[in-house]
Amino acid sequence: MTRALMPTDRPSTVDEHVERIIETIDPLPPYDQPLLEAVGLPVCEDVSATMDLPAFDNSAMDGYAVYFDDVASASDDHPVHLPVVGEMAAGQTKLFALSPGTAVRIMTGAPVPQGADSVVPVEWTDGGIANVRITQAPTKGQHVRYTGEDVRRGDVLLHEGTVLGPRQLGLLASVGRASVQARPRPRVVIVSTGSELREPGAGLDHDSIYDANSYMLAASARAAGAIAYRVGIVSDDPAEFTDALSDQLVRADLVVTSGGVSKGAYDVVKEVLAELGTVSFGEVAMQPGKPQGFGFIGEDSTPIITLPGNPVSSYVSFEMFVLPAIRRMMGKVPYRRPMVRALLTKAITSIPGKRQFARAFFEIDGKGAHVTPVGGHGSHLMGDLSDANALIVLPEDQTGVQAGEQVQVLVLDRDF
Ligand SMILES: Nc1nc2c(c(=O)[nH]1)N[C@H]1C(S)=C(S)[C@@H](COP(=O)(O)OP(=O)(O)OC[C@H]3O[C@@H](n4cnc5c(N)ncnc54)[C@H](O)[C@@H]3O)O[C@H]1N2
Ligand code: MOO
Repeated sequence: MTRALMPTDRPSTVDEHVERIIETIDPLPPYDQPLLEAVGLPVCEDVSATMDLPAFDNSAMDGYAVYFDDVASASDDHPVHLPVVGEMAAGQTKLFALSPGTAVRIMTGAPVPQGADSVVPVEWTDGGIANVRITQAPTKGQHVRYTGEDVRRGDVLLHEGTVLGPRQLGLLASVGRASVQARPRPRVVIVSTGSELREPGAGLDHDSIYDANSYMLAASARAAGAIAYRVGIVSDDPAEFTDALSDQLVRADLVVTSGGVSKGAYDVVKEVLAELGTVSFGEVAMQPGKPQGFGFIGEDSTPIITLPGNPVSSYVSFEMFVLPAIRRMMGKVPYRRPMVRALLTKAITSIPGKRQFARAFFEIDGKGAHVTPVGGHGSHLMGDLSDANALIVLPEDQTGVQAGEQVQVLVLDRDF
């Protein structure tokens, strides 16, 4: 298999790096999944109905199944009286035919007996058990739900690629499907590297910090539809990182690391993986998120995306590169989050030559969509990141945008 590597002589563009990832990662093979496992996944087959819906003529009301001709003249002044010859409750009926001049008590959903062509709601009667007094006539066929009026056997219910949500799963269950072809959720293993990292809840030394990234990335992976395995913290010791990776590969469709990819003396991810020759490291012309790596490791050529350690860089890099990879594996298009346009409420500067992703707050009100930058540019500013719900995307050739101009925005946390 040929694998595209990152160029070493110049930074890649964001688009080049996303394309490299999408083009070299394969969708996971589909299999038959129980309905609830498939929520949010695209269906990998055209699904046709193997039965009619409704499957039999049934009542839409609690009342009496009748021959229309028997009750057509019923009114308050001239009520119609009919003997009640039986009862039909949903799920506990015997097949039978109704003779003219008689009625059957019927419950919502119960099969309409052969011969009956209309249902009189109980409210238009005296509710009688042995005999019924009817004071209002239905129209012919009223309150009967006919076989096949909803779905016909052979109808294509879902086209391949349709994302399975509550309504689609409800339809599949209605026609008796217990499972459906869909790609599995990718199992994404998340590893935070850094000897300075500690588990939230544990004590801190004077120079240690809490591991934010593995939680943020695992939550992002889960929100993207993946199964996230958070390995937690691995130190900057190459042997420990190597062992952790080989332990985890067995349950990984994709490995995501944070930290250890820049130019420091202890950049363990780069040090260990660059040697393999199947993972390449380089710069992407973006801010935040400059140092990136991507490649394949282990016997099964498992894809690995190595994200920078600065928390905001890690988060933005996930949005740009890991989210499309997960969606590609699930076969969910579009792979990349669509951009929307919004009016900028406050001037913003940008670094030329890099695509900048500025944390922002996006709102739609009576005047339309607008977006306000939140906080500074620093890749360590977690407070600001948490206040943001969007990223303003400033193109490589831009140095700034004035308030009142239109900008491109990625609205976060939205399904697409
Ligand atoms: N001489 C240079 N230094 C740096 C460059 C450069 O080009 N030349 N690039 C900077 C940029 S940009 C980034 S981004 C970072 C990326 O560094 P690493 O990926 O090697 O990450 P670390 O050095 O391990 O950590 C960076 C920073 O983030 C904190 N961190 C790491 N992991 C976590 C975590 N799980 N939770 C919370 N915070 C974390 C770490 O303590 C550091 O402060 O490199 C710049 N340096
Ligand atoms: O790329 Mo770093 O991600 O700018 O902080």
